Parts: sequence; C-alpha cells; structure tokens
Amino acid sequence: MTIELASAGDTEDPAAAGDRPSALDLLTQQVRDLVDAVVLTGVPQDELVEITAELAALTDRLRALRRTSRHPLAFDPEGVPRHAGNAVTGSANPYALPLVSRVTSDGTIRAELSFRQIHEGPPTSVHGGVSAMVLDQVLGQAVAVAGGAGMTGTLTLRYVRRVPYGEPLVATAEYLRTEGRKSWAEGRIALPDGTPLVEATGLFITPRLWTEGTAGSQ
Ligand SMILES: CCCCC/C=C\C/C=C\C/C=C\C/C=C\CCCC(=O)SCCNC(=O)CCNC(=O)[C@H](O)C(C)(C)COP(=O)(O)OP(=O)(O)OC[C@H]1O[C@@H](n2cnc3c(N)ncnc32)[C@H](O)[C@@H]1OP(=O)(O)O
Repeated sequence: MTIELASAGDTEDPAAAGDRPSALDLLTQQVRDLVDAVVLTGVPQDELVEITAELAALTDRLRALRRTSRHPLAFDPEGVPRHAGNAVTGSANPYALPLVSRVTSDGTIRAELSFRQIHEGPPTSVHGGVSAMVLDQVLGQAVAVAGGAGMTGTLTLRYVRRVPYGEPLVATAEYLRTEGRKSWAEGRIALPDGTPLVEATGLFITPRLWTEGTAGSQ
C-alpha cells in the first residue's frame, strides 16, 4: 500500500495539506481502529497482557516529545471552524468520530456519519450524550458560518427514536437568528430518508472576551 502523506509541517495548517492525510491523521485513525478492536476483542488474557505492554511502550514513544500548544483553530473557505484537536471533528483526536461537515447551498450544515459500537449507551443504541455532542457541534457550526460563533448557552434535545450504530445517518443544522451576542440554531440527527431520531435547538453566545479580541486565550 502506498500512502501519500502531507508534507512535514502541514499538520499545523490543514488548509496547506489539502486532502492528503498527515502522518498524525493516519496515527489518529489507527488509534480509533485500536479502540474499536479493544471493545470487541475476544483474545485470551495472556495475549491481552502482552498487547498492553506493547501499547505502554508505544505510549512512551509518543510522550517522548509533547506539544506545548493546543492545535490551532482555522476556518475552511465556507467558514466552518476546523480544529484538529476538536472532540467531535478533530482529525488529530482519536476520540473524535471524526465528523466531517459541509455547508450546503442554502447554508445548512450537513454531515454524513455512522456511529460505532464504542458509542453504545442503551443496548444496541447510541448513548444520548454522544448524540448531544454531535448536535452541539453542528449547531455551533451553523451559527459560526452565519457569523455568530459562540459558546453553547443552552442545548435542548428531544430524543425521538433510538439511534442505531453501524448505520449511515445524517446530521444537519440551520442557523435561525441573532439578537446581540446571542444566536440560535436548530438541527437533527436523522436516517438518510429524513426520519428524525434526535432533534435539537441551541443558543450560542459570543463571549464578551471574544468581542474584545482575546479568543483562544481562555
Ligand atoms: C477576536 C474574535 C474571535 C472570534 C472567535 C472565533 C471563532 C470561534 C471558533 C469556533 C466556535 C465555533 C463553532 C464551534 C462549534 C461547535 C460549538 C461547540 C460549543 C461548545 O461546546 S461550548 C462549551 C459549553 N459552553 C460553555 O462552556 C459556556 C460557559 N459559559 C460561558 O463561557 C459564559 O457564561 C458565556 C460566554 C456563555 C456568556 O458569558 P459573557 O460574559 O460573554 O456574557 P454574559 O454573561 O454577559 O451574558 C450575555 C447574555 O447571555 C445570557 N446568558 C449567558 N449565559 C447564558 C446561558 N448559559 N443560557 C442562556 N443565556 C445566557 C445573559 O443572560 C445575557 O443575556 P442579556 O444580554 O439578555 O441579559
């Protein structure tokens, strides 16, 4: 297999790397695969002990050089915030799905996604907090693209139907309105045919600190 990597240094600037994955992106995806494998593994105890020791050694190798700063926040040409360390969308965060969203011609945020077994809450269903995290993100992106980027003040959810994992789903969000530093959005996670599973409305508040030009220092 030949892997075309982004150039060294591109990881600091996702736009410069284009669509090519960086070595960090590939490591991150490998760790996601590892986490999936851990949840589902049935290998015997002694094998688990050996694997754990190997992982401890790999963890030490990664810790040999630690970042002293967070991953930078950037905006793609459509105005969607991109942050490699983000818990939902981050290409360099193994914990992230990762969720990849785009802006449609009418300004809707749209992301195709598929939850995995690691997201399980109730048997065979996705944990409600995981659904909330995805909706918080896409609603936040909707207000950011509309010019009202902010912190979540309130997020109200209605869990309509159980959310399955391992199946294609769609998350969408639309900006509603702005009053001063407050912006509202609504969205949903749905089946591909539009059947809603979780519906959300959210209020996002642009912190006074950001309007004073100190974003990112909090
Ligand atoms: C230099 C410019 C830089 C611009 C920055 C650019 C980009 C930022 C990038 C990315 C962001 C975009 C998208 C990200 C995508 C997804 C979003 C995920 C978001 C999160 O995952 S985020 C984590 C959870 N979130 C929190 O961790 C919030 C903790 N909290 C605070 O940080 C403060 O609390 C804050 C900032 C909310 C307000 O602080 P503040 O000092 O700026 O404003 P203040 O208190 O004066 O309130 C003003 C008016 O909002 C009302 N109000 C206040 N709080 C309210 C609430 N909770 N509910 C309802 N109304 C509320 C007041 O009642 C008043 O209302 P009124 O004016 O009518 O009296």
